[in-house]
Amino acid sequence: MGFEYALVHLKYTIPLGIALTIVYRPFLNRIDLFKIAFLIAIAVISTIPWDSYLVRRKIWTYPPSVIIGPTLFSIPAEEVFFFIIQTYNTTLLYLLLNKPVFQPSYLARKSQEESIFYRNVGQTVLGACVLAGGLLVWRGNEGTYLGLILVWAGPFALLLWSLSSDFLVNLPYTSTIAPIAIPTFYLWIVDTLALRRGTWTIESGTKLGIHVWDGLEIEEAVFFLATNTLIVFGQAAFDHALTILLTFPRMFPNVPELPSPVMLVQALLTDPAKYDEERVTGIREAVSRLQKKSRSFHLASSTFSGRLRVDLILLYSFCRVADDLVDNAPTEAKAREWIGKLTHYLDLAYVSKEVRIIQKQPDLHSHVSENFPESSQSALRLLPTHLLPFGPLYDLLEGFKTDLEFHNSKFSEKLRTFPIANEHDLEVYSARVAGTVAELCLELVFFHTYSPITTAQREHLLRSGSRMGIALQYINIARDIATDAAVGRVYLPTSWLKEFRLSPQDVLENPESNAIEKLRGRLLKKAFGVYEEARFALSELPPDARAPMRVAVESYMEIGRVLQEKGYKVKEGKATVPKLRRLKVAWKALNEK
Ligand SMILES: CC(C)=CCC/C(C)=C/CC/C(C)=C/CC/C(C)=C/[C@@H]1[C@@H](COP(=O)(O)OP(=O)(O)O)[C@]1(C)CC/C=C(\C)CC/C=C(\C)CCC=C(C)C
Repeated sequence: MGFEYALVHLKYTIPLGIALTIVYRPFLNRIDLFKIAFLIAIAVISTIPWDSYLVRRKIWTYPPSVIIGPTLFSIPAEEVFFFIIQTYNTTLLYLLLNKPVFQPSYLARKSQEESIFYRNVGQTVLGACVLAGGLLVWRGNEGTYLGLILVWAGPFALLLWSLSSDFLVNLPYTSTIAPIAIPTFYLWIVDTLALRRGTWTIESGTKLGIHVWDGLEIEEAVFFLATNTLIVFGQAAFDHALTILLTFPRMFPNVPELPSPVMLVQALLTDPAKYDEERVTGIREAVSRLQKKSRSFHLASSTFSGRLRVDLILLYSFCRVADDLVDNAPTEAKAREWIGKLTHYLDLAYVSKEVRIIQKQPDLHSHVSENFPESSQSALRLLPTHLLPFGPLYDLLEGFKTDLEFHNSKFSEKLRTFPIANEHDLEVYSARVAGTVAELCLELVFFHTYSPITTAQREHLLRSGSRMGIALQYINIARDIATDAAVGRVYLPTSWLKEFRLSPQDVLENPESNAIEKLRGRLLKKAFGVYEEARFALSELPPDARAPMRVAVESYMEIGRVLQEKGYKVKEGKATVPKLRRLKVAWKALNEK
């Protein structure tokens, strides 16, 4: 009896597992636990017969002085634990690296030929490995161990590749190659140390005697590469199935929080020709819009999961497109035309099919195709209107109308009107453009959560959420004083300006004066006041959305904290909050109770 093998775990695998758990813990949800447990179960069940055979045939051996003693089918307990901890560590690394990746965008199919090409190449390579493995085992002697690795791992890899090659090829390397390569290299080093010390021994006669480097047998190198590949392929196939289930609500209307293996297999076997390609492309466009336009919400979106994440991104995309259409219109008349078209879009989206037919109205699809630029069509088509109340959407458009009240005419400076006359106007405007957005986000949370929620709780959350939206909008206005002034807009209340003997016109001419800095400070103070009043409601949100919502709110409020720092100057086009600080804020928000 000895503790040498156990010490390998204590030194190299368990600390790594603990470190990965600490880093991933704030993101860990029930579906992740399900995935980890599912994979560990498969890894243990599939490895035991094979490993047991290897030990009994004495292809590898353990001196009795290095193991504690208990065995399972002749496999030392430490070795069984190895299957578990390796699967756990590689899986957590995979999950961590995949957290920023929005998997529905990787469902898009390559062309049929390309897709078949990749699948065939993979199948040929893996098929050849299995055949070569079989041949080596059949010949016996030196090639036996390598052959046994190939005939055991090859068929599993072949099956997973055949089911998910499209997805595996589409995913970025950081999601596939990195979680295979990093643990493989690490385990090569651990293995080298263990073999040198004699913790385990590969017996001669059944190995090739080729070394990757001094102390690392080729068979061991292939073994760790193969097992990590299987773990990552297994995870990716699981995610592939889950992504299909979550991306296509029409095909899979009801997906339980923990889908059954049968449902997962059913998803994997769905013919890709049946995928709603328009939806996948639209989702891709929405993600790229979010990535380009909002650093804070892009970071926050990666902390959400499942269909809620998809729908929030689609909601963002709609809000951004609508706002941009109005904001970027060359004339006020054109902007009003966009608001008219958007209003008609909502009318059509919410009118019943029967009324639309009786009134001979066009369907939503044709209205969008005929009236909106190509680049914005998917955002309009994919807005999940069936999950959203119409009130806040119409109110949002009302808010956009306020923006049009800032006349841009160069000829009538004296006659120019500024719609934000006092604090009340500012609050109403912010409630319309941001309070509404918060309500819409919350409606999605209520729809997607698996936790029960009462009507009273909903109403309380909606009220607080709307206040929080207002706080965020104040931050937005405080940050953008100069940018807004450049396009003729002043959201600082005229009544506040008067206290400094200023008019909105003065802000347009000099948006960076000391007086404006003071008013910026005042607005930020107001924003934090509203935030303080609403933030307690965050801990009353359903558990699955609580931490991610906090990330969304805190990432945005951090802009306000940066602006409050002495001497900070807003620079156009530059992130207000540096990336590392943003990550720290998100991390803190995720860990808050
Ligand atoms: C995680 C995720 C993908 C969230 C999506 C949030 C979303 C749908 C945002 C829509 C943003 C948008 C384009 C709205 C149009 C009107 C507008 C311009 C509003 C301002 C947003 C700023 O967005 P922008 O893209 O300009 O961002 P940058 O400054 O460029 O980074 C607003 C400031 C409003 C944003 C308001 C919210 C997202 C509501 C937040 C409140 C909650 C989520 C509720 C919290 C719940 C409780 C109970 C307190």
